[in-house]
Amino acid sequence: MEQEKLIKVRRELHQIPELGFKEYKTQKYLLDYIEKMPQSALTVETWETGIFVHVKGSVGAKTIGYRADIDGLPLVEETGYEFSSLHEGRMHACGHDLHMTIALGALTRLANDPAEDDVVFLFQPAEEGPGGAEPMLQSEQMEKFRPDVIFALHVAPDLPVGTVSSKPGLLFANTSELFIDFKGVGGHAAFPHLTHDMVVTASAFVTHLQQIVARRVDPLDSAVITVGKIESGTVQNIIAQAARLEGTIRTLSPEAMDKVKGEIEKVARGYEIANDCKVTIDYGANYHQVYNDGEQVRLFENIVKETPYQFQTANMAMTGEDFGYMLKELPGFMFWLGVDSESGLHQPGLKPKEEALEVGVDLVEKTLRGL
Ligand SMILES: CC(=O)N[C@@H](CCC[C@H](N)C(=O)O)C(=O)O
Repeated sequence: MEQEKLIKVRRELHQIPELGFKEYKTQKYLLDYIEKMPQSALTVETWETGIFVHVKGSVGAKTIGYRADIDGLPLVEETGYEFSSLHEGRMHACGHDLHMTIALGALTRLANDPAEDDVVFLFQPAEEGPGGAEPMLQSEQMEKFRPDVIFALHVAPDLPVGTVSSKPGLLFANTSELFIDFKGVGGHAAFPHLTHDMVVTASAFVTHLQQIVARRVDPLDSAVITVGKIESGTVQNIIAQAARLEGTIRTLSPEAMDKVKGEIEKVARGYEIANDCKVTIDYGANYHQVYNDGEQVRLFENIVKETPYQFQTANMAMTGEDFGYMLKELPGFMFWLGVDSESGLHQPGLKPKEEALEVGVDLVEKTLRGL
């Protein structure tokens, strides 16, 4: 019965994906749902488009925090689901619909039967960008409900349902968004020598970025530079006077991030000279690496061992998560929850198995009661 309810909630949330700090319908959905739970142990406060829910424990010796991110992505869904996104060009393609549903499921159980410790649920906006964790951490509500320990999960399409994974130490990368604007001289398609073509310049720059990864980063270290969007030009026979690249940088240390950024800036200065153009770089949102507390991961592994589910040691991944900011200030950890989907994260066909919802609720509840 609980599984049916969880599936219904997940599907309803799946239909209303919203971008960072615009999660108005999502926030309302969550608040309406929380309002129907037994209220005696709950204190609910909103922050921007997010929500804090404090659950008073029977003893209250400490406070355990659990964070669920709530935003969607700008992507056209291709799952063929009957319950596909109702918001054009928006999709829950990173599983935050499941993250929220699992949080609501665990919260329902605790509202009905509080833990010994106090618990705080953080429904956090804008994980995909521009980052809700850092400002949420600085909020007055966080000061009021501040947890002693905090954890979060992320769906893992490559793991079977019933398997979770994590590791002590570094789990996810340092990230920085990357926006590069090129401004040159456009003109007639037939007279390239009288212009400084920003399509050609920006295209060469994309390739050069990969040269930085391959030739400027220590091969025993790792970095990723991905350009996910290119914008330029107006029509096929006008040489473009402007171009814009939008991407992201991933590294395994803050130092490597500084190094990569320094190299990008050097290349940009060279391109300005060689291509008679102006290159402007903006790093947008930067996320601190996700660094798990070893002791908390060990406690979690022991909790999983008491269940029918499997724990695996995770590998590091170049994904980013602004939850890293929370782990910078508070002991805690993040873990992957197996959802077994052929399509991966940020793909338009992502179809997580809904049986994973109950696994998530069980493990979050047990961890909130067991840390
Ligand atoms: C789990 C996940 O997929 N997170 C995102 C975080 C994006 C941060 C930022 N917008 C950036 O692109 O650098 C990810 O893409 O890893």
